[in-house]
Amino acid sequence: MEKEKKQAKTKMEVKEDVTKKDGENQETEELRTSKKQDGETEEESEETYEKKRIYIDEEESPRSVLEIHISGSESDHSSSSSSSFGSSSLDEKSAAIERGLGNKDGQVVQWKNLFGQIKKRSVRRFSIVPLLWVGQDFSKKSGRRKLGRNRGSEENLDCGDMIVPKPSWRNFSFEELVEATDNFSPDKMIGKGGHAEVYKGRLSDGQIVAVKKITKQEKNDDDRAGDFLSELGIIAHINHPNAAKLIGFSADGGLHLVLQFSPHGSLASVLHGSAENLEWKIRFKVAMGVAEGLHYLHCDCPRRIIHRDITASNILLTEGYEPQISDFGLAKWLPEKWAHHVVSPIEGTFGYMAPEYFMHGIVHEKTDVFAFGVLLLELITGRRAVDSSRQSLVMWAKPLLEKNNAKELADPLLGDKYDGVEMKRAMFTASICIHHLPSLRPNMKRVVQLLRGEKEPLEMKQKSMGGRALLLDACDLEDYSCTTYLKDLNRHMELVME
Ligand SMILES: Nc1ncnc2c1ncn2[C@@H]1O[C@H](COP(=O)(O)OP(=O)(O)OP(=O)(O)O)[C@@H](O)[C@H]1O
Repeated sequence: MEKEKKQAKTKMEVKEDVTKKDGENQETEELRTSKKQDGETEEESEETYEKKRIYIDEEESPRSVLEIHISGSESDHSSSSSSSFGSSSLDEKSAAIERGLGNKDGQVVQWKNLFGQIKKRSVRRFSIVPLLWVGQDFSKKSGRRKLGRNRGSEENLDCGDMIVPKPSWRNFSFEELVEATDNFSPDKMIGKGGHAEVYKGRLSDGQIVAVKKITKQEKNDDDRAGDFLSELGIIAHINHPNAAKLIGFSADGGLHLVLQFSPHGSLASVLHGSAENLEWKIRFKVAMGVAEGLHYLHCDCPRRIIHRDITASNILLTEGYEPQISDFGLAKWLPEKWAHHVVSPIEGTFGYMAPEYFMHGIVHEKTDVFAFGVLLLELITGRRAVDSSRQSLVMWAKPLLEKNNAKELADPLLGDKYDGVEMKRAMFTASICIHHLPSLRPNMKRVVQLLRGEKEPLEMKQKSMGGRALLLDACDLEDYSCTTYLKDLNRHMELVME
């Protein structure tokens, strides 16, 4: 049985207490989107920007920061506030989810029904699965309607004028889940996070599943229901081999998600919690799979998503060690456009959070890219994102990455049993993913290319030949120096650990 204690979550609430002590008000940040719209600082001139992105051959994302739009009208069309934004109401969350699922009236009505039932707590059992059309894009912008995204939609439902595919996920009764998990027996518990307990279960047809029981106590019913809907809406929307698969849900007798069971549990448990030495081939496969899954979330799924909590505990491993990104509890829909925004609270897992996020609450694809860089470092080194002496893996690894020192970086358990070329690719990719400036981090498309060895930049070739970085060390170029970054990181660490 796998039970793991997840790394401490850092939240704005923690910071709030301290900031009050310090007399500073960091509760909310009003931030202006930059000219470049991708987390780039305003001071950066075009010229400097071009100079610095020598090896980052990528298209910048057209959209950047997740926020609550405060100027009114636009948010009606494009915002995607969700559960963790403290100021959004349950209705706003529901509306955001509806937007994510599609814009057709019928779907919205059905979604509202589910939402209303959960909200009122009057539900006994949903007899009709309300998540029709999930996974289809009715985006006004693209004018396209992507059909057939529903997993396993073999039959159609006749809804008056429209024939819609029947989704494959089910609405379970509480009794079914009780039976599947031996009444949520402690023996069946396979994982526990900050918000949920996860049980291994066997359905009446013999299928083995993971039942995620939402346990978050600190929030009120509305918030909990909002969070549940948000996670359900997102996980139902996605369809990729490297993302967790939804089998069903239950809002009867508590909130539950029923997910495909991952026999090897989480990457964290395999990498850090067992005697098993994960061979390099699998580590690299996991890195590739997570990169592809994240690329899908950021770019390819019908409505784009930021995960916000990429950690080794949130990567599950299938029978064949195929990684699956899981835990969409903090995930957000990517909005279409923004002008101003407020981001709070800041939630995530310490050790994986990008500096612009933990310092200013700025969330965009590049915050996931930073976390992916930390995950790569974990795979390379076998170390935790934050070790028992509270040392950050990023800070430990940076000098070794700079020296291109694979021998010292590589997990001692690997010995010399790794592919040198793949190791160098992974090291180079990690080094740019953890760059303190988001604009200098690659996007996930580029990350996939780099790991595959496609379109290798000159700097990587130089590094592969044993040389140090010749082109640039952005730490020397930026006002926001490594020292400042270290100070910020230490300050953040103090706040969280106090
Ligand atoms: N489908 C699954 N198959 C096997 N194990 C799972 C599955 N889903 C979750 N787990 C285990 O349960 C743990 C907790 O799950 P999860 O991360 O979804 O909970 P959470 O409370 O939402 O976490 P967080 O604290 O990050 O919010 C995972 O780290 C993993 O070990």
